[in-house]
Amino acid sequence: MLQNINPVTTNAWKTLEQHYEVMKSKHMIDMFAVDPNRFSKYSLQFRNMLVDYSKNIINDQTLEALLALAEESQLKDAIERMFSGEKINLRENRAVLHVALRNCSNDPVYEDGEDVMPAVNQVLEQMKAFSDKIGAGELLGYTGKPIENIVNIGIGGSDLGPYMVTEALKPYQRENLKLYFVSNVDGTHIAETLKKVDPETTLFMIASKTFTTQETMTNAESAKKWFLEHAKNEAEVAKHFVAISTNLEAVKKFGIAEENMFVFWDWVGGRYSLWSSIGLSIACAIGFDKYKELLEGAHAMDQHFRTTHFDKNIPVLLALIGIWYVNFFGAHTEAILPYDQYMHRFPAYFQQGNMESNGKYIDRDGNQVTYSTGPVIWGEPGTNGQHAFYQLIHQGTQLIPCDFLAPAISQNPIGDHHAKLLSNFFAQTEALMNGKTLQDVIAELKADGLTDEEIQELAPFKVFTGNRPTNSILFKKLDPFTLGSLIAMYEHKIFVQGVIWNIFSFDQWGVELGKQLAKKVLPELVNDDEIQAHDSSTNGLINAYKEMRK
Ligand SMILES: O=P(O)(O)OC[C@H]1O[C@H](O)[C@H](O)[C@@H](O)[C@@H]1O
Repeated sequence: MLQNINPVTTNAWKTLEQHYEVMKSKHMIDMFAVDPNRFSKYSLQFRNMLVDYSKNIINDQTLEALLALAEESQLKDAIERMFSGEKINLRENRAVLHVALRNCSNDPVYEDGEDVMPAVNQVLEQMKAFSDKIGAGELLGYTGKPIENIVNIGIGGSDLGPYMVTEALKPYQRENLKLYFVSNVDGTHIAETLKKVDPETTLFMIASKTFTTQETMTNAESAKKWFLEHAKNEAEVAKHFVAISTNLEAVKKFGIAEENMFVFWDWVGGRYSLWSSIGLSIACAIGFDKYKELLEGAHAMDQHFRTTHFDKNIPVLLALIGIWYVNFFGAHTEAILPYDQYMHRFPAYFQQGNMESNGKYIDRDGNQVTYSTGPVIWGEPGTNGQHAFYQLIHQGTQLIPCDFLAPAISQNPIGDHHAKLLSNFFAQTEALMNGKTLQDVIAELKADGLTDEEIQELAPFKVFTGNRPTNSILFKKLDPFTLGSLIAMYEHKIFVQGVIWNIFSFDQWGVELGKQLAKKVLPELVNDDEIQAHDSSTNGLINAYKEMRK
């Protein structure tokens, strides 16, 4: 069992509280000035990836105390428990083994005494055969034409992962295939998608761990109805629908045959499921070999995470630095800012990954925590974000630690686009750290020919305090291997933080509530009767809706 250690009772926490009193008035500029080795000391290389964490309000003592916190929290032990298949998702009585899905070394991984690897490999074989067939144009629809469109119907982890990855790896996508993702129960999503595809050449992947999720099942039924309006023969469903799920019974009930089902297991959390057969759309899109490279990249990060001493362990350090800001500087949010248009869904993916995992106020003992846990995660690709919300990061009243990510080599080397993109990346992280002093502002305004009076008036608005922390993650190219490593890096960061915050990162009771409530309200909307069962606001809204829809 994971040790339940309340972080605030540790010695390291107390040290960090005292240390914060010293560090809160320190500026990074001064720390760089006194330590010329700061970059080499506080950056790490992993394969083709450089992680620079030197632009943080940290010094050797900070890291020492944070590393002590990891030790006191028994992090090493927790990591081993996850990798060895212990049921660390205690409240659902499940192991947490997404690492086994990308265990390219193929060493045995035991869950309830049974090696899961043969089953994992069998499904990978099934995925390979299927994606090879699609790639070769040999998977045929009901009129004998090859499948050219895939519509993945899923939501949450059964959508965000494959959608994010297929967008990020678009340059590797097979040309004979188009991909669509439908998630929202808003009929617009499926309707707009169906306008673009031809029933004769379209394959629907119904991706749902439980195969009971309202949105997915509603969209799946609508897709089937649309398909049958064209094919007019139930028997043809087999050629155009596959299911990805852990729930065989529900899949059969929907009308998908067992041979068209790709299984996975309850020890794969929804938000960690892109590594399972939920990744089928990825394998079909980029081909199985490239999909394997994605798994290999994640596996390489898994090994780094499991075996590297914490002071050189990238996910551990990123997690500890995050905790430093959340729990001692009082940061409420963290931004993920990829300078790569292909990664446009990466922040949204980790919004789920992080917030569904660590958005918890009950600790592992069942008590309310007295400290902050998971921050709000958000972000957009650079440079778009610069023209939208960076103002607040630079001059707002909140401290927002940011991760900047960028490839050194663009997939689309057009003119000087990439140099311009990266110059913004470097300039922003530098500016966030350095800020702009009153002296510099005055000198600049003087040079622009402003009068002393004008300068006095304008100067305060142009001053930036700086000292705003960033991590810079630079990698050679956004290839499948690198993307796999990046995703695993953030997954493990979440794991480390959950362990230290003493919360359960792998359940999501908060989401379950929404699912139950929606089911309760739906029957109240079937007729025009006035509703009185709720509070006056909810009654008022439901009744107003019933009036408006007339
Ligand atoms: O894959 P499904 O069973 O359809 O679940 C889809 C999603 O449902 C909920 O929102 C869960 O909180 C998510 O973690 C999950 O990914």
